[in-house]
Amino acid sequence: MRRKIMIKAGIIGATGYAGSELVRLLLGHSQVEIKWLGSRSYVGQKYAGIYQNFFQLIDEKCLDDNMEELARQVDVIFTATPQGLCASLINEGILSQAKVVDLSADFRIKDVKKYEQWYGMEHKSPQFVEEAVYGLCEINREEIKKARLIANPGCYPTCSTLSIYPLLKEGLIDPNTIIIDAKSGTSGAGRGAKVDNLYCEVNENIKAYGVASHRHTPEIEDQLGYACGKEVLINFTPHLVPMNRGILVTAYASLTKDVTYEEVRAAYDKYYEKEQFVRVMDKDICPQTKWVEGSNYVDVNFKIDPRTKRVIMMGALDNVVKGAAGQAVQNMNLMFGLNEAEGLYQIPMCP
Ligand SMILES: NC(=O)C1=CN([C@@H]2O[C@H](COP(=O)(O)OP(=O)(O)OC[C@H]3O[C@@H](n4cnc5c(N)ncnc54)[C@H](OP(=O)(O)O)[C@@H]3O)[C@@H](O)[C@H]2O)C=CC1
Ligand SMILES: CC(=O)N[C@@H](CCC(=O)OP(=O)(O)O)C(=O)O
Repeated sequence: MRRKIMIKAGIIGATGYAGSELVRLLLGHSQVEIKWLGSRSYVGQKYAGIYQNFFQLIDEKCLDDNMEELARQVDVIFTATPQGLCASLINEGILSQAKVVDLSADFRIKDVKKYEQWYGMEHKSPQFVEEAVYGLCEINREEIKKARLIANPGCYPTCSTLSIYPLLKEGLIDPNTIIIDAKSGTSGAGRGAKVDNLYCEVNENIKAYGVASHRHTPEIEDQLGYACGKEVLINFTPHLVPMNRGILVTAYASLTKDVTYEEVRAAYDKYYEKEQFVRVMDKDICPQTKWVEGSNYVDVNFKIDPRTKRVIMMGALDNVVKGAAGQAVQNMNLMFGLNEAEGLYQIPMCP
């Protein structure tokens, strides 16, 4: 029996790492038909010629980034493109015809000046910033259901926020003592050729980057600030590690009082017990990137250190799934009133 197609989808930036992961997930989605594979460099070329994993699965050729034409043809547009591109293309006409899920950071930060400072560019569509909903499904589910424009969260911010949120929300940690140490696989840097990401630079190596200056700092601070109702300043240090996929967050904060394991666990359970994609691990199990690879799960856990009166919060996700394309599909499902997990049933790959 032919499957029922409900939603026509288009992807601008389908040839990047986040875009190709969207293609993989949407191909397996029972309610979606991909109508537009957008590119800048491969227009007119067969999509499966770029990614041979789609050989015999996709016959279509790449199209351009004409978002206005795309909006006339589809119900939902995903922009998996560099910072600034979505903001430069979007307009009211597009938003009145199609829903937009932007995987870049263009609409994640509500303070436009702050965005311009951290991203070093002028915001081309500040009029849509207020309307855009930050697509962290576990926290903003009801707003997402009504949205036209989704700011799909960053990969580090998704992992960091979900790891820390319950303790901050419950007032168990001091917001201004938070330190986040994070590590990412190289696909996080995208497919574009860069010397820093060459095999010999990355393999058998680990390095910090963006120290005290990474653009995800204000995004994480904003989200943690909303959780505790006041301004939050953090230290955030990302590291590049020699693996393809995965983000691991280890975050530290001072406890506001003496707490037991059970009390902290109850805080995590309060927010995540019913969540399909957040797994609070059993006591003493530290999340690993391998255990979430290829899936939309984010695994979290914690450990209390009574000596220092701090708690260590840990999280792991796949940067191109829950950190990008998977979360984008989860957002689309919510926006179209579908089962939130549709197309996202992938079991993590291990080893
Ligand atoms: N990689 C990741 O883990 C994550 C990425 N993201 C976000 O997703 C977005 C894409 O990232 P990623 O996939 O890694 O990047 P890539 O560099 O791998 O891909 C970029 C994509 O954008 C297209 N593109 C570039 N410039 C233009 C342009 N001027 N007009 C139209 N298309 C253009 C490229 O087309 P072509 O190939 O034809 O040049 C390519 O399809 C970014 O905003 C990133 O921040 C978010 C979370 C995680
Ligand atoms: C390893 C690496 O370079 N990672 C990227 C973050 C991933 C990404 O694409 O950013 P968004 O999540 O904001 O979309 C970086 O540090 O800029």
